[in-house]
Formats: sequence, C-alpha cells, structure tokens
Amino acid sequence: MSAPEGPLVIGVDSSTQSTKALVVDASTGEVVASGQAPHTVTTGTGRESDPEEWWRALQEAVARCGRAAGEAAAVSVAGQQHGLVTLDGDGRPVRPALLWNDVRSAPQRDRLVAALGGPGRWAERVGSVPAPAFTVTKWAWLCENEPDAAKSTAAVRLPHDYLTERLTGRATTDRGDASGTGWWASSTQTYDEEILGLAGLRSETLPHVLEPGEAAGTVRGTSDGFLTPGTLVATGTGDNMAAALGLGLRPGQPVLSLGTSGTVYTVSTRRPQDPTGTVSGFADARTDWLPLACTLNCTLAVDRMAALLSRDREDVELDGGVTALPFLDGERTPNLPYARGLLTGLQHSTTGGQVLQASYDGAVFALLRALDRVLGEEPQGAEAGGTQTGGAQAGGGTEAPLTLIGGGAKGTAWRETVRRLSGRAVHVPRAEELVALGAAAQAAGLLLGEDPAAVARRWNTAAGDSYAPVERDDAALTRLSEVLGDADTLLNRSPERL
Ligand SMILES: Nc1ncnc2c1ncn2[C@@H]1O[C@H](COP(=O)(O)OP(=O)(O)O)[C@@H](O)[C@H]1O
Ligand SMILES: O=C(CO)[C@@H](O)[C@H](O)COP(=O)(O)O
Repeated sequence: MSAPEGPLVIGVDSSTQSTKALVVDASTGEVVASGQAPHTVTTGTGRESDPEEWWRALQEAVARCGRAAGEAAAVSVAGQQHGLVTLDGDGRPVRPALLWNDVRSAPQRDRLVAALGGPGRWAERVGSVPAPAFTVTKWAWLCENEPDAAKSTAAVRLPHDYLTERLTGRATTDRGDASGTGWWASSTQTYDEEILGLAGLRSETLPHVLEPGEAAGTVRGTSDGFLTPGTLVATGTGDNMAAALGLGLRPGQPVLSLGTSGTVYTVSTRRPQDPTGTVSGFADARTDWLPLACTLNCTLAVDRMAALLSRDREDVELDGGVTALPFLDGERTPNLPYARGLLTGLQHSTTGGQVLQASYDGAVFALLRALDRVLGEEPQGAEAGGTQTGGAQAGGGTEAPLTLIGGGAKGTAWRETVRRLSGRAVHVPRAEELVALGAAAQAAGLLLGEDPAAVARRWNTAAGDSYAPVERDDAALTRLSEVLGDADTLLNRSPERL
C-alpha cells in the first residue's frame, strides 16, 4: 500500500450488530486500515444493547486499525438510528438502550399519533408518522413501563450522539439523526415542544442540534487515549444519512440497503410528508431530505430461515410457488408490529431451496413495495411507469439503477432477487461499509472545508459493478401482494394471541 497522499480521517459505523471503523486518506479515499468489533443485542421480547459496550466496541474497532488511527486529523461517528439512550446525571446509562427494532412501544406509538391529531398532522409537522422504531415512542414506553428509569434520566441521546459526546464531552447531535426521533420537526427544523410535552420529556435533556459542516468538538484528553487529543470531531449522523454521504448520492438516485434493517431511500430536495407512514421523512446530513422506508426483517430474517433449513444462504431454488413473509420480528413496512413469519403454498414437491428463495422474495418485496412512494417524494425523481410493487417497468428503461449496499449486497441471492423482483438495473459499489465511508467523508469535509458528498464523489466511492435489468417476475409480486392481503387478520393478531 502506497504512503497516504493526504491527511488521514476516521469514519465509524456503530450499527446494530457491530462497530466498523475505517481510516481513510482524505485526498484519495483509499481505506488504509479498518477494524470491527461486535455488539450484543438482546433477543427476548425487546431489542436492547448496552451503550457502554458500543463505546468499548468503538475503541476496539479503532484500535484494530493500528497506528494509522493515531495519525487521523478528524473523526466522525455514524450510528444506528432512533435508539433511546438514557443517561443519569453522571453521564452513565440508566438502562440498556432500546433499539430501532424493538417494537414494544407500538401501543404508545398509536396513542401519540392520535394525541397530536392523527397521521396527517405528524406528517405535515415532523415529516414522518412515527413508527415504534422512533425514539419518542420508546420514551413514552419507558415512562409507562419503567417510571423509575425515566425519573433517573437526566439526558437522552441517540446512539451516535452518545458516542460523539464520549469523544468530545459536548452534548450534540445533527439534523439527520434528530429527524428520526419524532420530536424534531422537519417543518421548523427544531425540537417540537408540543410533542415533547405529549411524550413527557423535558427539552433540556436533549443535545444541541449542530448545523451541517459544524464541528462537534475535538477529542478530549480523557477519551481513553485511543485517539489523539485535539483530533477534530464532526457532527456524525444516522447510519442511512451517512451511507447517502458515502455514496455521494444525488437527488432521485434510489438506494436499497440490505443490512440488519432493510432500507430503501433517496435524497430529495423536497421535505417529505407521507401521511401513510410508509415513507419516513428524514433529513439528510447536509441540507436536503432523505425519504426512507425501512423493514425490520432483512438479512437476519433470511439468515434465520437458512439456518432453520440447514442451508447455505446461497443455496436457493426458484419457481417453487411457495410464498413467505419473513416477518419474524413483527414488521415496520408494512406496519405490522405484531406479525410473525408466514409461509404458504407448501406442497410435497416443495424443496428447502424454494422455501429459502421465497424468504428472500418476501424480504425484498416488502422493501420494493415502498420504492415508488420513496421516489415520489423527489419532484424530479418521480419515475414514469412505476407501479406499487416494484418501481420500473420491465427492462429498466430510463430509471436510475438501484444501488445495492449493506452486507447483503455481497450476496448473489440477494442481488438476483432484487433484479428479478424490481425489473431494474442494479449497481453494486465495490466499496464496502458505505456508512463508515460516509462518516469518513464527513470528517474529511470538516477538515478540508468541503461538501462531504462532493468528497465522496471525488473519492469515486460509487464505482462498482452494474447488472442489466431482467424481466420483472410479476407473477411472484402478484402472489406476494395477494398473500399479504389475504393474511391481514393473521398478521395483525394481538400479542396475547400470538
Ligand atoms: N457475503 C454475504 N452474502 C450475503 N449476506 C451477507 C454477506 N456478508 C454479510 N451478509 C449479511 O450482512 C448482514 C450484515 O450487514 P451490515 O450492513 O453489516 O449490518 P448492519 O445493518 O448491522 O450494519 C449480516 O446479517 C449478513 O446476513
Ligand atoms: O431504523 C432504521 C432506519 O429508520 C434502521 O436503518 C436503523 O438505522 C438500523 O440500521 P442498521 O443497523 O440496519 O444499519
């Protein structure tokens, strides 16, 4: 590896399953070192992680980058969105963080939506109709179910806020991640006092929202020595906002992220306001917007099905006539918090490979159903000929290709399922860890005084392999739509009847 041409920066992705750190040459975008450390996520009725473990994992992942990490001039931390981190007066976690994929706050979500005046009011004011994934519903759940923990809470942070504050000692966040809380209003770009009142949260417990391009601070001497004191710290942001930076995404370009969560999103110049709640109207990490739909059941659900079938994740078979809706954790898109996995169409002739392929189909179908609505949020991004179940007409035509990122993008079965069910061209960047790369671009932008998306484009991070459109499998899409409709009662069964 050649000697770095420019200053080094560090990008961190503290996501659901692990922390990934990249040391990047700010001039060329070359990844000169990388490190990863796992997280523990509870698997009971809730989904929780210990913020202190995230901090240890960050230190471990950066330490695994070796000496180059100590030479970095700037760092940025991107994190899984929405997580509720509650800190006591000494900055210590009051309890484990409630994660984005914990759906226990579904009842509180329903009550909060009604209390403000219904989905339309939320969409217009906040940009999103909150899902149980949102921080505001989790806080309401905590107040009702663990009042002592709520009373002990002196500060509320998102995952990336918590880690950035451990570095700098300052309580800050950014508009991108703030837009996933449910109490930051995209209409005013401020915390919404009425919503905070409905949730019973004091605004003084929240961090300051930095402007895009501002510094969160510098690494303080007491940051356990794994980074050089005085290193610049950028705002950080949510993981999907960081990935958009990492791709240097332009308005209207659709992205499908296949990670622990599945997400479909684009950058939009128009503030999203979807009253159906399918599209969350997030802010991006710059000055635009990030209309996004998210599924709870993506790579982990399909991996679980592969394990149940004792099959390798690539060992699939097509055309089995089997239909699976792998909603093992409940589902967010569509909004089915109490759903469980559903399999139908099984016959004596059905094979394990067909069941596994059906699981991929169900997971990708749930994402593609939202694609048109996501793209419809961008004036010039609205694409001709889109349909509810997959976007473009067969053959792709003039539509922008679907950019595929996340761990699942490395898989052939995932990629081919997206091609077959979308009928669109698919582009897979060679760069991995786009979230961490986006955080690195943000750090480089702060250091060099550049737009981070322009930095990513200068680094040519989106370079990769393109796959031509194939005939869209309309029969599979129709079958999936019909099963989803016919199973509505089953998928909405209340928790006590599960
Ligand atoms: N080669 C691969 N083929 C298919 N899937 C993969 C491959 N490598 C990793 N994955 C999937 O990627 C997932 C992790 O994706 P990632 O984006 O890193 O997660 P996170 O959302 O936590 O950041 C794993 O759950 C795994 O199922
Ligand atoms: O909830 C969302 C987006 O609204 C998720 O995308 C989380 O941000 C988790 O991200 P990953 O850990 O799957 O990357």
